[in-house]
Amino acid sequence: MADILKADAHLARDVPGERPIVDVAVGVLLQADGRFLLTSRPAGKVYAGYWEFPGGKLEAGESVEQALARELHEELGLDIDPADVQRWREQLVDYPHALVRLHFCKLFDWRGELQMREGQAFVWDTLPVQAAPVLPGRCRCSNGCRRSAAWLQADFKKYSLLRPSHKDFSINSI
Ligand SMILES: Nc1nc2c([nH]c(=O)n2[C@@H]2O[C@H](COP(=O)(O)OP(=O)(O)OP(=O)(O)O)[C@@H](O)[C@H]2O)c(=O)[nH]1
Repeated sequence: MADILKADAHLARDVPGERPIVDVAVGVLLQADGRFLLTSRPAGKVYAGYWEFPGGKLEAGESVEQALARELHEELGLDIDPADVQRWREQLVDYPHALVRLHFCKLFDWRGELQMREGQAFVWDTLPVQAAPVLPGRCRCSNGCRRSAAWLQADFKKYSLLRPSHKDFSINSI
């Protein structure tokens, strides 16, 4: 059975058990010092004000890489080459509003200056994550609600293996 993270388990689901899976491209933009970009969800969206990795839903016919390139451009004014997108992890999350499949991707290269085109806030965060609250929020699963941060922690420990050009990166700084 697929590993599904259930967020806000105490809240009713719109259509229990019959919901389509919504694919979402999620970008983990990593700087050489290990800091990663978090943005706040704009007013008017579900979970407004929550911190998340930038990204958004795939449109019809789009690959994860194409969707991420589009979303980063639309939301943040950043340009990337889809070929630079490194697929990382996938996670199904059962929210009250939707069942989403998050395609977490790492990015080490981008162009442009950050522009908050949807009125979001941003932070280059470190581990342990300082921004709060983060998505998925108020999760009641036994794994806790900061799974992607745990993945980051695990990966940072072997960071030099993942990113040969950043061998001088110090995990003591995170
Ligand atoms: N971008 C992003 N979405 C996430 C993360 N974690 C997470 O559960 N999600 C969920 O993935 C979905 C993304 O939807 P969205 O509303 O941000 O996407 P979008 O910009 O394409 O939406 P819209 O065009 O309908 O406004 C939401 O249900 C959101 O709660 C994350 O780290 N980043």
